Order: sequence, then C-alpha cells, then structure tokens
Amino acid sequence: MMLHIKNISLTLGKMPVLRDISFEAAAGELCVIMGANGAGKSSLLNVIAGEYPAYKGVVRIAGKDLRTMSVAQQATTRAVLSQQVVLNQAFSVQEVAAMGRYVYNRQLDTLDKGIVQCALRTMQVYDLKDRPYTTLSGGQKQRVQMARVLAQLLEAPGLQELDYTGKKMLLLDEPVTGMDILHEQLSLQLAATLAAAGVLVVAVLHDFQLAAAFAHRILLLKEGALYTQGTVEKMLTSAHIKNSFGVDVDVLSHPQCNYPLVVTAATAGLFQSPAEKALNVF
Ligand SMILES: Nc1ncnc2c1ncn2[C@@H]1O[C@H](COP(=O)(O)OP(=O)(O)OP(=O)(O)O)[C@@H](O)[C@H]1O
Repeated sequence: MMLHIKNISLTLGKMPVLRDISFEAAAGELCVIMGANGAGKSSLLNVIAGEYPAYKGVVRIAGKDLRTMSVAQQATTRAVLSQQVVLNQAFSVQEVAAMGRYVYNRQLDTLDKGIVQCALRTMQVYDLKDRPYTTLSGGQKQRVQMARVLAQLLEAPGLQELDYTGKKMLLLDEPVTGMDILHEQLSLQLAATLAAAGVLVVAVLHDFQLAAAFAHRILLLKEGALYTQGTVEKMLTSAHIKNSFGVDVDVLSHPQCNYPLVVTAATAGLFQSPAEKALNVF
C-alpha cells in the first residue's frame, strides 16, 4: 500500500478534529475526500502532509512511518497543494512554479528547468510566466499552484514517460477553487493521468460532478470521523449525501454519462431545501 492510515486522531487547541480514522490507498488510485465544512478534510490531508505532528495513530507512506521520515524525504515523496496559499512577496509566476524543484536541487539544472516549463505549459500559465504572481486572478493563481506541485512531482519534462508507482503521492486540497470549467476539467484530467502513471492522488473536492467523473474511490468524512468509503456508485447516493450534508438530492443516471449526476433542489422545485429554511429564521 502506498498510504496506510491507522487510527488517526487529532486535537487542535481543545477541539477533537479527527477521530479514529483508518484507511489504505494503493499507488495509482485517485481518492477523493468529501464532507461538509468542518468535517476534517483539510486536517486529514495536513496530517498526511506532515503538517500536524501531534496526531495519534500511524501514517505510513510507501512503507515508511511518517514520524521517521525527514522533511527532505517527505518533500521528495509527496507534493501538497494546500487550501489558500498566500504569497505576498514579489515572485514571478515562473519563480513560484520553480519552488517545487528546490526540494531536489539548490541550483536548478537543465532537467529542473525543463520540468518547470512543462508544468507551466500543462496548466496553461506559460504565457504568464514573467508576471508578478500577486497580480494574477484567483483562478490563475490556483493554476500556478498546480504547476508548482506538478513540478515537484515530475521526474521528467513530460507526463507519460515514467512509472511513479510506489514513489510519489499528490495531496490536493480543493485544487479547483476559483478555476473556470475548462481548467477544472484540465486539473482533474491531470490528476487522473498522474494516477495512471502510478501516482497516488488524494484530493479534497466539493464538486459532486468532478468527484463522480474522476474518483476511483470516495471517502466521506463527517464530524471528524470516516463516515463511509467506497466506489462512486456506492457513495453518491441520496441517503449518504443527506447524512453527510443535510441536503435532499436526487441521483440521476444519464444515457451519455457513465457516472451518476447529483441534482440539488431549486426554489419551488422537487425538494424542500434546508438552504431556503435557513433564510427564514430572520
Ligand atoms: N488550528 C485550529 N485550531 C482549532 N480548531 C481548528 C483548527 N483548524 C481547524 N480547526 C477545526 O477543525 C475542524 C475541521 O476543520 P477542517 O479545516 O479540517 O475542515 P474541512 O472539512 O476541511 O472544512 P472545509 O470544507 O470548510 O474546508 C473545524 O471545526 C475547524 O474549525
């Protein structure tokens, strides 16, 4: 197993944030973590990323206990796209993407530069490479952050050339925030391509359609615990979605679509929406 999580619990301040979570994920999988705001998705990803060393339980990455891995070992095994990366200094887009390579070399060589260029082109931000990062739009910044983690992950300036099985893991926390539909698709397609090359991808997503179309497996978190996990078909049911999010939905199949479609209520539509009720308290 590429990732082995056993009995993970985490308390932040006085708050129990994760409760006894266990799961395993293999190289080449695209696992999607879903759940309501505050369910613990980012906290779980941050534990795996080595950001919260005070967790209880065991995290094993490619057979190694996370607690015994050096920062350098962690950085060369996994790349992390965190939620809301704030960079205020005057870096260019190219410099931000190149940050992904400094975990390997202090002085970037020809291979590093080729990989950075490949990552910028893949996320369609190559034309922005000399712009100050701070002047980009939200969605453009997110695309540059994806380019940075891609640059960290790749071992060659191309996507299909190598086998990453057992070597690399990609952690993505709401990677498509602010992206338009083309770049949402592009980012998930990229995640799927990396998974096909043997990378274990663990992504937090809020979008059911993206999760349904791309996930090999969905983990549903609820109040800090693993509520349930399984295939897209088993997880995206109206009962699980009601239990996790408190919303009535219908799950439809479409003849031209090989994954289920999750449909929410419209005003005066099929369902009584809790959103509508919430507005009536004032
Ligand atoms: N540093 C912290 N100190 C105390 N509590 C925290 C801290 N960080 C997060 N929490 C709490 O832990 C819980 C889980 O937060 P987390 O960010 O993991 O949720 P999430 O599922 O990623 O939510 P979202 O969908 O809003 O991103 C929340 O109740 C949050 O308020």
